[in-house]
Amino acid sequence: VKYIDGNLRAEGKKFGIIVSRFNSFIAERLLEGALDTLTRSGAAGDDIEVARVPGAYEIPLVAGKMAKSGRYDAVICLGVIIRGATPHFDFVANEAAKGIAQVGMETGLPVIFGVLTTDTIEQAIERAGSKAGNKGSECAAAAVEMVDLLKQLA
Ligand SMILES: O=c1[nH]c(NC[C@H](O)[C@H](O)[C@H](O)CO)c([N+](=O)[O-])c(=O)[nH]1
Repeated sequence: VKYIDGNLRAEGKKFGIIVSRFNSFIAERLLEGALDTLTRSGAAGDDIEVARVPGAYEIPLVAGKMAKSGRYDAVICLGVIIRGATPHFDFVANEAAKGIAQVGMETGLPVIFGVLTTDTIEQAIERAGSKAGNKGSECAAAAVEMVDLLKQLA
């Protein structure tokens, strides 16, 4: 059996991060988690760029631009959509998820889905650096791994 596994070393890899401002009290915690994981995995500060967008609905547009720019090895998408507070939760969440997935498929670049879609603020806080971990950190690790895996499959 030949196993192909992506490593978790980020040296020399370039990352684009998109984080939405909506629910920034929580979204910024996801960004902190992602930056912490990338830098501790060896990524250089100069190899990480962060773009902020108004809300999760705008993420796919910017993810597409970043992915097609050729400037990044991976794009990490971070946002927070909370059903209780979102009259049009399903539209925003569905379009964000679909749009982000489409960018990855279209470009062949790792485009990581780090948009929290929760029923309550409590659940979002749990996933942004408290008892359920930090989704931003998890997505950063996924990005590092996917870059190496795809390089091995090239
Ligand atoms: O990222 C979010 N955007 C939200 N809406 C804004 C949306 O992403 C767009 O920015 C807006 O519709 C303008 O296009 C949210 N709510 O509606 O509550 C939300 O919970 N999270």
